[in-house]
Amino acid sequence: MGTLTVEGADFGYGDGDPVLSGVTLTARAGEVLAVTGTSGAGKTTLLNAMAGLLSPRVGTVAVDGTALTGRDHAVSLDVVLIPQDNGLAAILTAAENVSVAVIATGGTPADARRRTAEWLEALGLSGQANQLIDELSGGQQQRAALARGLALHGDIVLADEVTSELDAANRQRVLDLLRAEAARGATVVFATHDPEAAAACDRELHLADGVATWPRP
Ligand SMILES: Nc1ncnc2c1ncn2[C@@H]1O[C@H](COP(=O)(O)OP(=O)(O)OP(=O)(O)O)[C@@H](O)[C@H]1O
Repeated sequence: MGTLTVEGADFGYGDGDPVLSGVTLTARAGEVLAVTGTSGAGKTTLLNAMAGLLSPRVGTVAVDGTALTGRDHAVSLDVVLIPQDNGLAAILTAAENVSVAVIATGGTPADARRRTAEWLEALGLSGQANQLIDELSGGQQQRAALARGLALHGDIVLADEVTSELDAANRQRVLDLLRAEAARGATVVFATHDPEAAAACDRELHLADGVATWPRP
């Protein structure tokens, strides 16, 4: 369950040069895979492709052997993306953002209430539940986006730079939560330019000069 494979894939935009070429990887249930690289290396591009938002020019991106055909298909396969720009609805509260996402993916209102309280607490945001997203700090917004994504209990959890605005204690809290997601059986892919955060992951895929390599022995 939740095996994510990328095989011989090139990714790019429009007619431009490829951002990444010849990417091949397998991410499995129970592991946290770090995707590293400097700004512009292609981390978001790769995670968006894993989320079904971007099709490879050649090659495949597949979940349990089924090639992704788009974002709706990926959602139906329980692929959750926690995007770099947080993607929260600014006119809703933190709690509403989480609840709406739970209900949109088939949860009951009672599920939504329970999971919203559980995940806002896990991210240290119980006190901000009823604040509008616009009233939260950047780091609080980042944690609200994590609460929303993790509340969905994805088979595959794609976390794009989700610790970039956090202090050390909250970064560790998030790393622990990503580890717990893997422990419950999810496949976790975490894009980061933070070497310490990457070191806490099981494996690391490094993106540079348009290619992906495995820097650790
Ligand atoms: N929608 C787009 N259209 C055209 N080019 C794009 C688009 N999105 C990203 N790119 C280009 O693709 C390359 C990789 O960008 P990407 O956002 O994947 O990098 P990143 O490693 O996530 O960077 P960062 O750490 O700054 O978020 C960059 O050269 C960027 O300009």
